[in-house]
Amino acid sequence: MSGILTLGQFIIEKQSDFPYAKGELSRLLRDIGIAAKIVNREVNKAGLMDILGEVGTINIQGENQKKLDVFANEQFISALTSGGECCIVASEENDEFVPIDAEVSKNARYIVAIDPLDGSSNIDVNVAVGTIFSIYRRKSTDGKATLEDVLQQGTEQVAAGYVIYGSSTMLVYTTGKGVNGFTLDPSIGEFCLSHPNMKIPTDGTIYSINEGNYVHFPDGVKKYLKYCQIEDEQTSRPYTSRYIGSMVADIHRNMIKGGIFIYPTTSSAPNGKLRLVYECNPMAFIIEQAGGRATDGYNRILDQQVTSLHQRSAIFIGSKNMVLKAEELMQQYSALTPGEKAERKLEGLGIIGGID
Ligand SMILES: O=P(O)(O)OC[C@H]1O[C@](O)(COP(=O)(O)O)[C@@H](O)[C@@H]1O
Ligand SMILES: [Mg+2]
Ligand SMILES: [Mg+2]
Repeated sequence: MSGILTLGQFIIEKQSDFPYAKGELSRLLRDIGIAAKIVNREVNKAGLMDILGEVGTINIQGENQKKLDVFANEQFISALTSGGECCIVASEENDEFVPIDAEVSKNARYIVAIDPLDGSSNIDVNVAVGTIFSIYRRKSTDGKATLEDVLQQGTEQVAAGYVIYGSSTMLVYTTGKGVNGFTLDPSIGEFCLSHPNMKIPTDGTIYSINEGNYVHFPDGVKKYLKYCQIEDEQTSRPYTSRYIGSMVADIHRNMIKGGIFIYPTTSSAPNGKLRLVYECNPMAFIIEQAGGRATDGYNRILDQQVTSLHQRSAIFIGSKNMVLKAEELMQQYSALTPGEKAERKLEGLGIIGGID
């Protein structure tokens, strides 16, 4: 066992990086780790439990909620409630933000935005799924925390991470000082440091996108796919196409091997599909901390104004040079018209738009 560093030990050790730390963020990360273990237990034996399939309810995104979506949501909200360090949970599965009981959270300074179960379409078919979380410090100082505390720009995140429930279960997170990955050792029930100081390769040969939507893609994306598929030995093209359909799993693979994940706008989803607050912002923070890049094809994801809880965004994320190339072709073939730029500005100011 010597030499193994558990998540709990690592968090405490790293606390000294933050001179004013009182351990609240450490305890919050601990609580997320506990809920992840409980969800992992259910995911691992999903076929034996009555946890596959749908519950029959539809969430605010218009998606049929899966039993595991709801179960995971309950586990994270209850762990964050009993932990006492969180005053608001903003979840994909709840229309509004969830205020934590004032008695429990009276001294709590943190907001957690969460996608409790990412890759829901893969639950019933035993393909890797995940959890994505993002942590902010509340801005309001007195009384109850408010929606303003949730709608903070991605650059304000104090921590972000994901859990991948795959062939092994890993928790990967950043507090703005690099990215570290921990693998769950079921024999001791602990996440153990397995991937210290993760770095995404600057270049890669994997592109990850749902090509089934090709006809609906902006020209810039169509051109980038053509660029990836051209024969050119010098640049190791054609690249390889890989698409799992779970954002966490697709980005985790690219983080390790190098690659780009793209979920662009489509004619049916003019603002993209993935959600800014609990999918795009946390993954962008992690990938940037690992040396990669994350934009909406034009601008940095983390700089986007957040105007609503379930707001969507296009995302181009992964190896820096691959994302830069995709942006170059977006600028060339799908440049925003002055009208579109103005519209985005108004959306950013919350004057128009909202969830789609
Ligand atoms: O089936 P599509 O349109 O390719 O979408 C797949 C994407 O949707 C998601 O499943 C959306 O996330 P949720 O499962 O949390 O709703 C992503 O994980 C994934 O990248
Ligand atoms: Mg998701
Ligand atoms: Mg989800």
